[in-house]
Amino acid sequence: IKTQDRIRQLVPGFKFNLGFSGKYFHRGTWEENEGDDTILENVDKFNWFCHMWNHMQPHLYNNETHLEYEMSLNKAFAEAHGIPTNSSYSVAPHHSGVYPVHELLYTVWKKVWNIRVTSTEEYPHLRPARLRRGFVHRGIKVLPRQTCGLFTHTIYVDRYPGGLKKLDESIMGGELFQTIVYNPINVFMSHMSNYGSDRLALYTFESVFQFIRCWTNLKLVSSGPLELADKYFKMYPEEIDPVWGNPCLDQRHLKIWSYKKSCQHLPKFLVIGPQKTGTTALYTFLSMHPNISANIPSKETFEEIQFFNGRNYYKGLDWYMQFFPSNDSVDNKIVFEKSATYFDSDIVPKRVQALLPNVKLVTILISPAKRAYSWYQHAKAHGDPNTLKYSFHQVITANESVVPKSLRDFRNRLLQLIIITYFSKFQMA
Ligand SMILES: Nc1ncnc2c1ncn2[C@@H]1O[C@H](COP(=O)(O)OS(=O)(=O)O)[C@@H](OP(=O)(O)O)[C@H]1O
Repeated sequence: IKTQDRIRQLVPGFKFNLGFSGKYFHRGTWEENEGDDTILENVDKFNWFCHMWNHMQPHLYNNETHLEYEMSLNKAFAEAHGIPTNSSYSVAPHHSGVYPVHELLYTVWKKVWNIRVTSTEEYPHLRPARLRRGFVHRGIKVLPRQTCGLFTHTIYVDRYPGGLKKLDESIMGGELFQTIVYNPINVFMSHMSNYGSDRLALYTFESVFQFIRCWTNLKLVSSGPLELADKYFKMYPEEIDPVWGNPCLDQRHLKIWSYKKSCQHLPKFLVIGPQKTGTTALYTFLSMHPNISANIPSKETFEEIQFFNGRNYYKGLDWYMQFFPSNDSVDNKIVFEKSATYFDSDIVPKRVQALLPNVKLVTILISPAKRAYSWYQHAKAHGDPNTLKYSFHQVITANESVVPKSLRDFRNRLLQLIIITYFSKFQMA
């Protein structure tokens, strides 16, 4: 509390955010138990956020009722001890469930705690730290978190890798100092042992703020999680849309991924269209091959999942993988997916490359004129207003400068095939 008061002289409004796992209340030595009581006597001096009730990693839960029950225990604990429950912020042990996303965690966080902000060091990867980003998933804002170098096991300064000298180097112009200087918004986390046992975190943060105050003209200010998240995504609106990476290609991500998920659940090749080139026929023929397995059909879009091009992408990786269930008849087969809409969308190549960098792409190229005519008939069958007003000939001969925008867009979709974006992301075989 004294350190917090001193840090406030350097960073106006500074408050520690304390997370709690209620199961461990009064489970330490007598001294630690007294510490628990002292903290609770000073509950008003801090911001609070829920951690997991028993510190279990969320990706280890596959049952919503179980996860909800344990989160409710932590909430009941908070209410019983006068801890505020309305911060709308939480983080998970070892980043588990936050990224790679475990939908169950997001569902139950929203339900029990109305979580709207979280943070992680894992998106898109732990390293390099300068490439860490934020994203928004199902209304929950995920902020990038920075690394302070004080881990759970670093209880005493002589156990800090390289000792006090190395820590001071990091503070005085080294990694920690630079992290704060180069990131306009910083979120750090350390563990109670680092605050309690030999006050490593208190020493580290007070020192780095003093150093910044002394050697730079930066103005440090502090905000609560909701305000911080609003500021962050106003500053970086291009980060709001997530780009899902492949957990199977990242050892750390694989460790915090549910055992129920498997790399088998992702396709080895994609039939990307374009529409009206016979992709349904190809899908059907390929599905008959004994060594090949197609995605299971979607209720809305039939044999096409249409994940990478539209709003389905925001449903996340768990949603996508349910179309590739693992079972004896499918395992060891070559899994594929076909969505003819993948071909002519700017965003698809970037998303496909992030999730499936080694995927093979299959496209069918037919006479553009034949395809255009077929696509016109397809649009007509679906009641597209342009086809009611204009004949095929009128559409393809529409004068660029005089026709309405809706017809121009329609004509472009008919004729334009954006193949070039794929070629810039993938090498042609
Ligand atoms: N083997 C083969 N060779 C050539 N053309 C074929 C073949 N199989 C299907 N088709 C024709 O492809 C058209 C349907 O294409 P898609 O299945 O890709 O349509 S969709 O985008 O999924 O709606 C559709 O064209 P239209 O008849 O002009 O609509 C099919 O007749």
